[in-house]
Amino acid sequence: MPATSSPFVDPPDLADASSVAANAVHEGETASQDLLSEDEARLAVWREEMESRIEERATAQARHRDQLEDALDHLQSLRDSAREDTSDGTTAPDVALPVLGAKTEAAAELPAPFTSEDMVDYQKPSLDLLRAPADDEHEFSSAADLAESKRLLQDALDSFAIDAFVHDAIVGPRVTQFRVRPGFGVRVESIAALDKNIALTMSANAVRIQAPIPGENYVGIEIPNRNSAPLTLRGSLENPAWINTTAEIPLMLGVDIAGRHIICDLARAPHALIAGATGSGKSVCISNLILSLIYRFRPDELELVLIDPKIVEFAIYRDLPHLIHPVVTDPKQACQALKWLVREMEHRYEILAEKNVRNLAGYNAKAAKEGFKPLPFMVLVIDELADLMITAPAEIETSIARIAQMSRAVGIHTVLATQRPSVNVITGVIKANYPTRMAFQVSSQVDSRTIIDGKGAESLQGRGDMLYSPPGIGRLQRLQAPFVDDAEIERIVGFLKDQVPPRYRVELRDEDAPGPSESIDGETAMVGADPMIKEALEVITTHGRASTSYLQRRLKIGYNRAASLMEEMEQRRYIGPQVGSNPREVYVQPGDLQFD
Ligand SMILES: Nc1ncnc2c1ncn2[C@@H]1O[C@H](COP(=O)(O)OP(=O)(O)OP(=O)(O)O)[C@@H](O)[C@H]1O
Repeated sequence: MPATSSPFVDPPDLADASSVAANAVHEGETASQDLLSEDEARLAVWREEMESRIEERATAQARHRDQLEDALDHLQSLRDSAREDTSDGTTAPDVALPVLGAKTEAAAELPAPFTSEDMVDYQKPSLDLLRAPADDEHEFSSAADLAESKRLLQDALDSFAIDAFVHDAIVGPRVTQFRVRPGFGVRVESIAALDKNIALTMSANAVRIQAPIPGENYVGIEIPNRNSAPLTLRGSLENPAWINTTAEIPLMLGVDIAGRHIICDLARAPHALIAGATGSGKSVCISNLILSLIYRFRPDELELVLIDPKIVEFAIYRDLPHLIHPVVTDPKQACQALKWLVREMEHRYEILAEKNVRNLAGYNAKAAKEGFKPLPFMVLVIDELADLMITAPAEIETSIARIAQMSRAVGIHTVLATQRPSVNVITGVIKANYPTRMAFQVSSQVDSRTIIDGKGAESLQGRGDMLYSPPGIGRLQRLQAPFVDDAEIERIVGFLKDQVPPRYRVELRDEDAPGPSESIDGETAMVGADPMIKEALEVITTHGRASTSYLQRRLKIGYNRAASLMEEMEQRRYIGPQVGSNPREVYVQPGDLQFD
């Protein structure tokens, strides 16, 4: 009888099947166990990384606490010695506390800061000392020019088969913004990509495209005006926006595309970074800022420290009564001046604490009520940070970062300018502490990104055309800075100098001078470093990623070595600090470092 296939499975086959099933279950379990152990291993690595980060943070905190305690001890000893002097019947300073940083014997020789009594006859400069604006200062473009530009722009869009309509135009001091409405289904990126072609059609040297204009359903195409005359500072200072401003420390920045005067409140800002290529208008902008301050504040209300390694930029201000030290031109002295400022800041914290107030405004309000001497606020301006960073990068960076992190409450503000916006000058630490940025024309998109974290500054027109990034808003404003010439500045400084000469009360200390110069480029930067740092840098610059586990994998090294390489690269400012769970920023790019 032929064997017929039975629908039932024989008992031995059943056994096989169950063993196959059991094997499958077993394999499944093994696979999931493998996955589990992989996960556990990964978790262990993360945990280890986390613990080391916590440890790093604790060490940093301990270091900062030590520094603070040292400063407080130092203060206490100064106060004790001042008290001893007084009880001996020797010199008792007029001011409540000696200026920190001045040696006790030398303090007697240093002049006391201005008081309101010294200022009884002081007159603030008159606006007549500035050049008067022309009647047509705010007529930026003729109707005929505007119609012609609009037609050319529409033709350009049509010739690239972009369905978009030039809706209207806002004429600003240097550029006109054409608002373009894209047709249905047109991608804004296709319009943004046309910047060079539009520049060619419009015979413009550069065109900036905002696609879209934030908060609007238009694309903004900014085209330079054919003719433009400089704006006067006097025109801006006579504007109601300036006269009625409620800003505590107002600075006149310029006029935006819509013709509004834009004022930055340094009390809120509280530190500003200015960058742009040579000749783009940084120094003129700084002059506008300094003049804004001296038009508002008397020397007993505002103290200035000016650092100018280029030597010629601030020479014109040398007799200004608001200066508390002659203009600093030597980079080594600049380092000493910055350290003095750090001590002054700590000193101010002390005197604020004595009066139980939290900031300068509170202190001065109490001073007015209780009749003690108010404190002036202080502004430090550095024109050409790059020259200082070449001399003593670590010391300059540390002082600047320290001041920027802590000085707002005590009324100390800083303005830094550079024509070299590279990562070695505007380091991650400096950038993180300077949220207010002003970008003038730069030569490349990379430079633009270093300053304002995006492109745009490479398309500016120069001569005071700038992008302003106010703190916390994250939206750039295109402004034209007013122009002020040397003759105007000389007239103002001369007028003030004839009333009161400056009182230099800053004493620089020899021990604050920087050590032997260090370089942050190339081979010298690697002295004493882990020999693998070059490979590590190559890996992070090529891939734009920096994490301990990534280095471990790419370089096939252990966790500890990878973690210490990361630490080293952070200290040398090649990568940013770890902030939460975000990836670290990589500040160097391929080609930034030259190795033999
Ligand atoms: N706001 C402005 N309006 C009109 N022209 C300006 C303005 N700002 C600057 N300029 C013109 O540009 C020239 C250079 O400006 P400025 O000296 O401020 O440049 P800079 O960026 O400081 O250059 P550097 O870094 O070389 O010192 C000025 O002499 C002036 O002719």
